[in-house]
Amino acid sequence: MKELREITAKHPWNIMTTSADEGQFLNMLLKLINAKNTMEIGVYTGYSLLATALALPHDGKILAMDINRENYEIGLPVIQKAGVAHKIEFKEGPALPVLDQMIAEGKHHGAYDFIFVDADKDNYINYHQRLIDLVKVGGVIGYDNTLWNGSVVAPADAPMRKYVRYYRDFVLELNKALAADDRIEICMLPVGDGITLCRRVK
Ligand SMILES: C[S@@+](CC[C@H](N)C(=O)[O-])C[C@H]1O[C@@H](n2cnc3c(N)ncnc32)[C@H](O)[C@@H]1O
Repeated sequence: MKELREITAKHPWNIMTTSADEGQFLNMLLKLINAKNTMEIGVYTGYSLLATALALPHDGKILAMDINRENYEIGLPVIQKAGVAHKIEFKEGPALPVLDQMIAEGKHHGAYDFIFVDADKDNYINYHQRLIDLVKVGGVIGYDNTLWNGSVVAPADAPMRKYVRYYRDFVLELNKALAADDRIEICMLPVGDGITLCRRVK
């Protein structure tokens, strides 16, 4: 994980990657819940993917989706070196249509032990509407960046970088929707940029 962390840090676009403490956290969480069938939306160079893959048993699975395969391929040699690449099925393209297709097929309902979402923040609500169907009762969805640079607790007129301000309302909307959703129990952790864990209860 350290090797891939260093590669990712050198890559030009590293503003929103999973932090080292988030990687360690994910790895530990997945072991604690004995996750086997998992999904990741938003791979980038694969740091959180490696943290997940290392935690799964030899026959564990990760459906990993990203619109950009090139970035995934930067980290892939490290994942291969770690001996966990066989657990990963990578799909290039936007995740929402894949989720819609999986739901339409009907055979993936409640199939996932764990799903990590770390992609386009303006679609998190749309992901949640679909993922709640795909995660099993007792399974966990993790939404990354739910503190969104601390902006979710800042006054609306506080100075913020443009992209922080743009996505802030989407993250706030997600946080409110998760808090009001009685199908899940939630816990927001101040790890990295904030991870909200949602355990499906019904
Ligand atoms: C914050 S990075 C992911 C970081 C990664 N989890 C890690 O640990 O380094 C966000 C990723 O989401 C991807 N992404 C953006 N929109 C997407 C979409 N609609 N579907 C799938 N992936 C998307 C981007 O290409 C980018 O690689």
